[in-house]
Amino acid sequence: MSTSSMSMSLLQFCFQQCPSHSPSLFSPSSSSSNFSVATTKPAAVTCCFSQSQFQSQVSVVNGNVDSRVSERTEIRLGLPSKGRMASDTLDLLKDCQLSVRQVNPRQYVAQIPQISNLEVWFQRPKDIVRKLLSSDLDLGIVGFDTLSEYGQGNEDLIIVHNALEYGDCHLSLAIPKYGIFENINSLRELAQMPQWTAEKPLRVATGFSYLGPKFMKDNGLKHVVFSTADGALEAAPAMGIADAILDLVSSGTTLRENNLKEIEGGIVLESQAVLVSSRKALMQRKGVLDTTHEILERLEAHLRAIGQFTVTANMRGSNAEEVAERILSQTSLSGLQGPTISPVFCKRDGKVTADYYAIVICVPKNALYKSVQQLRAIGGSGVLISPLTYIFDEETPRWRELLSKLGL
Ligand SMILES: Nc1ncnc2c1ncn2[C@@H]1O[C@H](COP(=O)(O)OP(=O)(O)OP(=O)(O)O)[C@@H](O)[C@H]1O
Ligand SMILES: O=P(O)(O)OC[C@H]1O[C@H](OP(=O)(O)OP(=O)(O)O)[C@H](O)[C@@H]1O
Ligand SMILES: [Mg+2]
Repeated sequence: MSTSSMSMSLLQFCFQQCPSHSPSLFSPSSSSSNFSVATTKPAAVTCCFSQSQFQSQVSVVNGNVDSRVSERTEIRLGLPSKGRMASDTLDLLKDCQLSVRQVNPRQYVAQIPQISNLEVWFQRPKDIVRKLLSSDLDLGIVGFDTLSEYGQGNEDLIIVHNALEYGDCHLSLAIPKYGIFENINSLRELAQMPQWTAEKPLRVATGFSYLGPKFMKDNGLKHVVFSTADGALEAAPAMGIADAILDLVSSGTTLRENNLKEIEGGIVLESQAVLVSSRKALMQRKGVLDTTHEILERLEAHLRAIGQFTVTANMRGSNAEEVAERILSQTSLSGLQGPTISPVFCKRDGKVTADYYAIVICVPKNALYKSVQQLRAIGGSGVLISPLTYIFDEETPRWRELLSKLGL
């Protein structure tokens, strides 16, 4: 038997036999509620076999087995290796002038040439969270749902940017539209159904074996049992395996196609991509704070600029103040901090004069046409519009927030 197949069979034995890995391992810390999660995928497992069995100890941990902070000098950023988040993450970084240089898609390490001493490691999102916790990564981009599920509220995980504006979805409880659930439309009504007892609890299928039980406990639902599967959870009620499911929803198509509905009060969390860092890395590893600042500034500058346009126009006027007053009288023309107005000089009869003023304002996409109409109405001509690429503020509010979270 090869070494790998040997350890696999030991593990299987461990899951079946080791009493410390009974489903109660995944119950929330409430003794009064009746929760359990049946799963074959615990986060970290240590099995001890008696001397007579194997004379050895088998450990499985997610990430670094060594608790010492490694002495590497490179800074590591974890990015999703595949799946929904992967290409959007690379696109966002590219838009921030932080293109990732990856030699081929199966190579899991890459560089961002713009930032020296930064290594990019492609990992599955849940492993990014685990590796942040084990100090094998310093920064990462994942969905907020994954961060919440696998981070489990660990204070070492600090959200640096909470809204990267892609990967939008929500984690939600859903029940069948038919049968005993036909008239159930809220979590409260679901909780009050007489069907759920200690002997016959509400059966919920989910991949979120931390957030699921926590949500039920926080909402006072007793008598719930969770089961897990890797996907296609929406089939579980129709298959008779579960009464409800707790899963991610974005368009809602999968729920609809499987005759399921969301209920009022059933949303566990709203999610989108976030930039997260390890507090330990920010505080202890040289360069992480500076690199985080640079990445955050670029992200903020790009995300602030999305959907914004610069509008320039010429306007006749006797002086800048008078032009400013005309512009500020219009609701759609105030810009980010008010209009920039500069004299357009020309030479007439040997004298330099300014009959026209150039104005520059920032306008969001949805107000674009309205602002052009308003500009024209007050005498604007030669209106030019171009998309904005970056808006760098004096200092990003999120940077100040980060420093305060770190107590700096
Ligand atoms: N409709 C959706 N369904 C699932 N995830 C979504 C959806 N919309 C956005 N997301 C985001 O994408 C992430 C899932 O991406 P993906 O399925 O590639 O991840 P994964 O962790 O590799 O999944 P798995 O390991 O289960 O295959 C979610 O954590 C969530 O943040
Ligand atoms: O609201 P929607 O836009 O329909 O998206 C939601 C569905 O997408 C995800 O499944 P995924 O496609 O990853 O398949 P899986 O469940 O088989 O992993 C998620 O688990 C939902 O089932
Ligand atoms: Mg699914």
